[in-house]
Amino acid sequence: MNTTKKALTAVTHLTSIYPRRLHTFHHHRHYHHRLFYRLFSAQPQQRQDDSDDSHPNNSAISDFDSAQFSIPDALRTTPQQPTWDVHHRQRVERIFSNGDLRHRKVKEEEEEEESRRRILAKALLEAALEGPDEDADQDQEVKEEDQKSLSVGIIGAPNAGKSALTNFMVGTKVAAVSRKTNTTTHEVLGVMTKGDTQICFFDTPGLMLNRSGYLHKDMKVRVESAWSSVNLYDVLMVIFDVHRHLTKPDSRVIRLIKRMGEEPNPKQIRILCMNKVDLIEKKKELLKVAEQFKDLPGYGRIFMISGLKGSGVEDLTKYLMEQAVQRPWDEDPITMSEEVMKNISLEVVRERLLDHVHQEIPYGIDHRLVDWKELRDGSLRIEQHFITSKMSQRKILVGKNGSKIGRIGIEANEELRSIFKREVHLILQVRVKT
Ligand SMILES: Nc1nc2c(ncn2[C@@H]2O[C@H](COP(=O)(O)OP(=O)(O)OP(=O)(O)O)[C@@H](O)[C@H]2O)c(=O)[nH]1
Repeated sequence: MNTTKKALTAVTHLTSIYPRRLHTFHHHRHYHHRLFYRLFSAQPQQRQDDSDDSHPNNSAISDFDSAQFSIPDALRTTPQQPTWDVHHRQRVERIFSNGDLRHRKVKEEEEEEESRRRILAKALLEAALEGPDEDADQDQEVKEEDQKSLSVGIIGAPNAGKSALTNFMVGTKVAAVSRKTNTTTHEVLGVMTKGDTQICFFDTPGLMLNRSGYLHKDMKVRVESAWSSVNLYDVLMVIFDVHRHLTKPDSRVIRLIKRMGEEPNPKQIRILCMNKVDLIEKKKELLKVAEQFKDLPGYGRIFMISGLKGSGVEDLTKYLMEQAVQRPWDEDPITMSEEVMKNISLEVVRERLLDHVHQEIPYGIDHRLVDWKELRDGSLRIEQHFITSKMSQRKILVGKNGSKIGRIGIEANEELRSIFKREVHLILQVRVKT
């Protein structure tokens, strides 16, 4: 059993001793699977989860049904500049252009897709030129015996910048928004595959020590198990907000740093990351902090980084890549394509929603994928619901005569069509929670 799988097993154990968590996962049977793909902001959910078909708002009438619209010519000929994260686009692009092309549409559509693809490719190219991209050889399949893997557990106080950093490394803005606050079990923050190496980043929330350096009593059992699973990662990255440390040091964070670095762990590489260095004006201050922790033998390296702005992250990534071990990847980019597609569909619709509803509302609503069907002709039927708590919110989302949701739907439908390279029938509904 490889390390990541061991970590996942530990997670199962954690969920069994802490059943409350299961309520937040609508499908515990698929927990591992789901857990593994928490790369995206919203998750596919099943209709039976909490849809209440007896409610008047849950009638079969949809607020947007792409079947009722023809895609405007303007959109067809001059597709919008893609806004969805470029790395995921590239990945999807790879999956769909190299992978299973069973569902390719008829010839004339292919031509249209080709021109769209060129536009998309151009946008991707432009984005790629903005920064170094070592993914160039990613299209080639890497044989299992050549694959290298690394599991990295990230540990730090809330707000230390775990997701911003992963986000930067994995190259997706989506990882950051996908996080729910106060999560208690380990979950995948992101997966980075470059060349022959795949790195999985795990969050390890709830692993703080109390002021005196001991485990919190009330959560002892849960926290102890969480601690023991920490040892299963190849690398443990301890991250802290160095700006906060210099302005308002937190004794628990200091305890954590010291405890993790007390002695070397022969089975695990540990590194210390001083994060948010961009907030420090006098760089000398950073050296003082590094000095404070330099005698901790448990840390293989100390990095000074800004997970948000990116400084030092290249070095850190390079270091991690070098630690990867000969082991097959845990994530197969091809087999996960449907799961990824589902998440993409949510992400694209959500992005359009945020474009069109410039208020706090989008953050308060529940967004779900309730149906996903691949039809015989190769097209996709995707139904998504927005569940709001107030009728007034529903009104805003739907807009006058359905204009807002219609706009969101048309644009999202077009974008999904372009990404998936097939016909998409998108249905959106705005429901009010009972
Ligand atoms: N200036 C600066 N801000 C950062 C940096 N990294 C993270 N932040 C900010 O710090 C806040 C917390 O960052 P997150 O990445 O969400 O922190 P986290 O550790 O994942 O937080 P939890 O989800 O609570 O565990 C956000 O407002 C980030 O924008 C950084 O390198 N520099």
